[in-house]
Amino acid sequence: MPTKRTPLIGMSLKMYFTPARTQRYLSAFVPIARSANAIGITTFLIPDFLSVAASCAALVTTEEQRYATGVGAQDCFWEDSGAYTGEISPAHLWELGVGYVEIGHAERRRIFRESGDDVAKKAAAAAKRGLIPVVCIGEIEPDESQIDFAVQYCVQQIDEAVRCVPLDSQVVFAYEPVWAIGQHNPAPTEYINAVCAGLRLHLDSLGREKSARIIYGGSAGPGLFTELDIDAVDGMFIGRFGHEPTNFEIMVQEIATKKFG
Ligand SMILES: O=C(CO)COP(=O)(O)O
Repeated sequence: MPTKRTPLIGMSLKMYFTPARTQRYLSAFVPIARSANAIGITTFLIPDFLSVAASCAALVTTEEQRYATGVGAQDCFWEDSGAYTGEISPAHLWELGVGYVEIGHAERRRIFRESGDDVAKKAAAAAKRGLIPVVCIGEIEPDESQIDFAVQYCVQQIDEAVRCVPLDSQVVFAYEPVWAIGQHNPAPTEYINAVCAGLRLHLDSLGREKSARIIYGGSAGPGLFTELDIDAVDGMFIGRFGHEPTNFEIMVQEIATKKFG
């Protein structure tokens, strides 16, 4: 386990890009990820499942790159093998070179009815395989005056999700207020900082001060990270505003201007 928390920036392509477009995106993304890694910033790219193998071939050529310039999956099942038609095995992802698995994104919880229990089983199965779970958490309703409510809501999601994940296993929590996903602007920076500070306190009190990182997602784009408090927020989780690779590069540079412990 690292002795300090490494800043990180991840990007999910959701179901936006065809495999051919992902391949083109990779040719711009790979050098950006390598340069970020050279200055101590971890990156991960989460393409659609059909592009996971090609993304690993481009980004993960050594064991160290599995996490440093990693590739993620958008979901996984909680069993490694068997008669589970249509599901994706954590063991198979590991074999391809995958380092991260996104679990419990708001869209999966809402559209595919994933429960907190499903999230917990998937997080435990991913961690057991050595994959870093990227557990998505976030309150549903917009009420920026209710910081305590948002913290409590997310704390419950955290406690449920990692109840079977060992304290020394790395976990990334993507704090994505559901009301801020798919919008023109992210949540207000003071609000993000206050909620993440509450979550940080909770994770530290659990004994996850080194192993758990918090990244913010939800219409995150250039200009946001410079306003965020790095004692609480370790990085960002990007959606649409990273579809232009130069935007992703700008966000890496913004993270690089901060002085992480
Ligand atoms: O859900 C997100 C990342 O997983 C955020 O997506 P957008 O940045 O496109 O709102």
